[in-house]
Amino acid sequence: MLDAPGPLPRDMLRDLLGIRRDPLGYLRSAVERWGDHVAFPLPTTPVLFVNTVAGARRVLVENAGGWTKQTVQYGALSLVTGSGLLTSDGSAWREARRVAQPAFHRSGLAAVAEQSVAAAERLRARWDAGAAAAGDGPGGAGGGVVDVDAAALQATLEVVGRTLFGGDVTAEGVDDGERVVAAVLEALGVVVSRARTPVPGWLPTPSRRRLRRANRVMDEVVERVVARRRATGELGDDLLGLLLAAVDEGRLPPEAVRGELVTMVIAGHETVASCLTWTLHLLAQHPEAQQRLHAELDRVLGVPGNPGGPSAPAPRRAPTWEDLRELPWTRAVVDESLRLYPPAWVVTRRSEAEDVVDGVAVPAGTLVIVSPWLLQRRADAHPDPERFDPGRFTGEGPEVPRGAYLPFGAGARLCIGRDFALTEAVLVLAALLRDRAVRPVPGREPVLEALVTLRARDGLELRLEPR
Ligand code: HEM
Repeated sequence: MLDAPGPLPRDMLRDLLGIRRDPLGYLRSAVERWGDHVAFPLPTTPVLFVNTVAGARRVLVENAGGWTKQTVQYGALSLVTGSGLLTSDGSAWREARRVAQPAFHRSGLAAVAEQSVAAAERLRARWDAGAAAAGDGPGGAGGGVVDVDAAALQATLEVVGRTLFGGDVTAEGVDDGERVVAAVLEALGVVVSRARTPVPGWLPTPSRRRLRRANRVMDEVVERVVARRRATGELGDDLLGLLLAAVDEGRLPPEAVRGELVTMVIAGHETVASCLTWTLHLLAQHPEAQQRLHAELDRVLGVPGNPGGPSAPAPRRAPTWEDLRELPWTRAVVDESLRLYPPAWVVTRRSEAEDVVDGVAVPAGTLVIVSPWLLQRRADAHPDPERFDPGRFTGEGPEVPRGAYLPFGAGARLCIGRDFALTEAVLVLAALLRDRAVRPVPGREPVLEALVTLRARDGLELRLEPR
């Protein structure tokens, strides 16, 4: 038994539908009702929800080795990934992390930047074509109402697909990046819907068949990508090359290649899309922050008739990797958006042995839930927590305490794609907003939905205005 207050089993049963419909709202109300440590009476597993910096730190940092990812959350994901960095533990995780890490070093980020800007430029072209077709503005100069959520998902899929598989398009012209990404989406859809309505694993349901089909596509594509890379005689030093070399050296099992590639597609697209969607929403809601962002973009990327400094040769050119450090406000907007809308809104772990989490004794096998969403909205850590204030990250606003800001997790399992994601988010925003503004569409307030990441139910419509 956990020595923490919480609902009775019959309360949980009564609330089950509500928990499924709005898990984040349920956690929020649980904290309001029972405080920062809440025990949930599940029949098979003790579950502790801990909403303190000290509790999160104990589990994710101080005693990280005593906690595993053997949880419902990661169990569901591993149906798609097999073994991969996100879901594995112990020595298998350590070795895979060591192998993959160099692919995420600074030297690889220039390629991420290039793909991010290219994806944003394709998106701009689609928007302009759509606006021209709808007769919105001369030549479709970026006007009209668009679903930025769908657009962000498409752009981030392209970035992760092309960064990981881009050089490996088949001779027949079939884009394997797109195929594997489509299969991952299909499989994820099945896993999310099954997590909501559990069906015995042996039942040959249509969703089970869809999952098997998607898994087969992933197997085939990865096999082909690997064969092609091997046929070149050079393994290369990108993620695929590093994984193959590690398999050859016996450091990783052969199936790790598929597991890690699929893991990166899953971990690396919807998270960044969620970040972009909510950042655009916040900018639309806060014209003064958007104005400052535009001023920064004008300074760095030039303005029509008045090109910027030496680093801005053409009026409002597309941003580049080199511009990143010149965009501190854009970056602060992203950082603050990740505080208010952390895409990974919940993180879970299971204890391998007894532990004490922020004063609560937990037996082995306890499931602990930490929510970056709730921690990052604690008033004692973030004054006026609901207020969107990018100044918190530029030194102009209240300081953000270490430990109370964890959109990328913390400790040894910190997101390996953190710099990848920040590079991508800042450059996509800069590319999209350099000559247009986003405004809210009256009556189309987004509805927050906490799925694998924080999504906008039915998308997020914003009005684009040329500027
Ligand atoms: C804004 C975007 C992103 C957010 C908010 C995010 C968030 C997170 C969080 C919170 C974790 C830790 C989970 C835990 O401790 O249980 C994590 C881990 C991970 N992320 Fe990200 N992520 C993002 C983008 C990316 C990208 C772009 C990639 C890859 C291309 C990626 C790959 C991974 C991987 C492989 C792990 C597992 C790392 C390990 O355990 O060694 N993520 N991410």
